[in-house]
Amino acid sequence: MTLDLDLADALSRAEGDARLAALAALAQQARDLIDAVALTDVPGDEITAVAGEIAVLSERLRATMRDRPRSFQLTEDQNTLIDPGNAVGGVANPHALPLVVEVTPERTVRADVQFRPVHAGPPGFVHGGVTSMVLDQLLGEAVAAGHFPAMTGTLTIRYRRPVPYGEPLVGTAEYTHSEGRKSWVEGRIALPDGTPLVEATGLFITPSAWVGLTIADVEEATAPAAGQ
Ligand SMILES: CCCCC/C=C\C/C=C\C/C=C\C/C=C\CCCC(=O)SCCNC(=O)CCNC(=O)[C@H](O)C(C)(C)COP(=O)(O)OP(=O)(O)OC[C@H]1O[C@@H](n2cnc3c(N)ncnc32)[C@H](O)[C@@H]1OP(=O)(O)O
Repeated sequence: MTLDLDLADALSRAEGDARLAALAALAQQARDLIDAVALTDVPGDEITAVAGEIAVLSERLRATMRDRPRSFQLTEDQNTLIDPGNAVGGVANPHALPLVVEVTPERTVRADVQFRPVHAGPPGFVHGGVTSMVLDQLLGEAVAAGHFPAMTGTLTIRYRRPVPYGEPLVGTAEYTHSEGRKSWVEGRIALPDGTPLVEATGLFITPSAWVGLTIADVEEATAPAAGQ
């Protein structure tokens, strides 16, 4: 099985666990900052002073930059494929919630989800684009867990009830079936008692170059050669 060149490149530049932990801590500080910016009510001169300090910190981080965002990489023990730069789930991406997605023994996926005021849409509730973004990710992971990795072709969302922020919710998704390179998946964001708030169905398409590619193939292709 040949690997997509971008993926092979990203894996070859994988970061060690300690550096990844530092990046995750930085990303969490950035999320805390975003939340504070969204809700702050400090006086105007304090806002201006803080903006100046943030500009200095951004400049320090820009001292050495990548030419593209982080992508898939294997953990140092080579056992787990993670996506630290993912916009929805990536621990090293401050844009991500983040989302810790577990694969169940039945090859479905599950994640605890808690939205924040920064995700606001209609007054007091979460933006529908944000919940659909989370469902796109969960459905994508469910396809990968139950079948082959695939890209979203069509995503259909049914908003059943407004979604609160600041409350523990549960996201789940499961692969249902495939026809050739097309795979169907379903998912939902629900209250802890199972009451669905947002439901999604997706038709995901495995690009020809990815057919048959699984996480095991990625691990095999990136494992050190014997004797190394
Ligand atoms: C680099 C390797 C990576 C491998 C990684 C390994 C492991 C990864 C592990 C885990 C991954 C975990 C999670 C994934 C993470 C997140 C999920 C994020 C999901 C996204 O956020 S992803 C971004 C949004 N997504 C796009 O950016 C897609 C842009 N688009 C395209 O890249 C192409 O458009 C594509 C590939 C979709 C199809 O291209 P194509 O050339 O393969 O398709 P083709 O024309 O051959 O059609 C074949 C049959 O599909 C039907 N068909 C085609 N398109 C359709 C559509 N849109 N809706 C319904 N049906 C459609 C045709 O009607 C025909 O049907 P029929 O056979 O019946 O005639």
